[in-house]
Amino acid sequence: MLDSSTAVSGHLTWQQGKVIASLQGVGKSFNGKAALNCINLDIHCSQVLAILGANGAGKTTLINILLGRLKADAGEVSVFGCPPGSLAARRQSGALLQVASLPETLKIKEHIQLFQSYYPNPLAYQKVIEYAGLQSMEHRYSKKLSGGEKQRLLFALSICGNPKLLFLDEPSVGMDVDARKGLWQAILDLKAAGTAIVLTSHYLEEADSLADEIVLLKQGDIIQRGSTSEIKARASHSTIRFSVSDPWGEPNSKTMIAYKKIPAVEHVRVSGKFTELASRNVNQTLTALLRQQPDIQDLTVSSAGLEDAYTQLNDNNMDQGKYA
Ligand SMILES: Nc1ncnc2c1ncn2[C@@H]1O[C@H](COP(=O)(O)OP(=O)(O)OP(=O)(O)O)[C@@H](O)[C@H]1O
Repeated sequence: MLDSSTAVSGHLTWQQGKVIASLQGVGKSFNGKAALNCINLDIHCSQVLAILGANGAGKTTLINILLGRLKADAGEVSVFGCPPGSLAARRQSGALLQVASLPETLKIKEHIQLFQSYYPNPLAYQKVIEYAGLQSMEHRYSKKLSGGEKQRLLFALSICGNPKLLFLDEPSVGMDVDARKGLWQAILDLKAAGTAIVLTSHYLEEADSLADEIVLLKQGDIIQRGSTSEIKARASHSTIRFSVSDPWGEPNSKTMIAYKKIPAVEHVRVSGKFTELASRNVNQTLTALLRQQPDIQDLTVSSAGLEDAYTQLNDNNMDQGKYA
């Protein structure tokens, strides 16, 4: 029986989907320094799993272990019931990785056809082109592509094999708004067709729009996991956002310290011309803020978004324990 958080108006949810890959007690160190500590994780079909975390948190290491590019020092890893990196696992997986180079002398069409030839049941050529938004560019050489266009080609190559498990490491880097929206739609279409997608991104709107489950890594530990709404709900604070010119001037380390001293303020963040205060008690914070700075402009108050939750939970995890 489903609990209320998994039942979605009669549709199957990813939690009911078959587990296609799993890590149990997985650890990995480099030169004696732990990059991953005792990670337990299941990946289900028809799921978008977002792995979030700061630089060096262990995201790429985790993906590389699942792809068989790195060997875990401890624990068990299984992909489609086989060792990661085995032929059976590779045939059913695709990956867009941060480090990728392409032969420059091939056209987009030739790249795709070459990659299709590596797989027993490739995705239809037109489907690949459509998913990656490469219509009308098929005869262009990869050396002449812009950064965002190259990223679309790399996405196309990652889906050539019609993967049941797709790894996307920072997939929308360099893409313009339209390309990014196209990528997101392609990810949702692939998921609807049963593919499991493991996504890393520093772009939290991407995880918020796509992910069924979020895993937050910090220094090799899973410190939070849950649906996007569960993660947001754990961040109990509201965000007070405003712009200001005087009397404290542009935000700097001095004004940041002053904002932190305002009652009930947990975090201070500068976002462009805006200052954002995460507050445990909006009334207390606003009263004090307006008393000290009556000239603030563009004031908005909102409940925590994923970015607020990420910041708070990433900073506070030591009080909350690990989610092994
Ligand atoms: N081949 C390697 N040799 C030595 N140390 C490594 C190696 N690969 C990763 N590390 C270290 O392991 C830790 C985790 O790195 P990893 O690349 O997995 O982080 P990440 O979360 O993907 O970071 P980013 O967001 O910057 O891509 C870091 O401290 C990194 O320096």
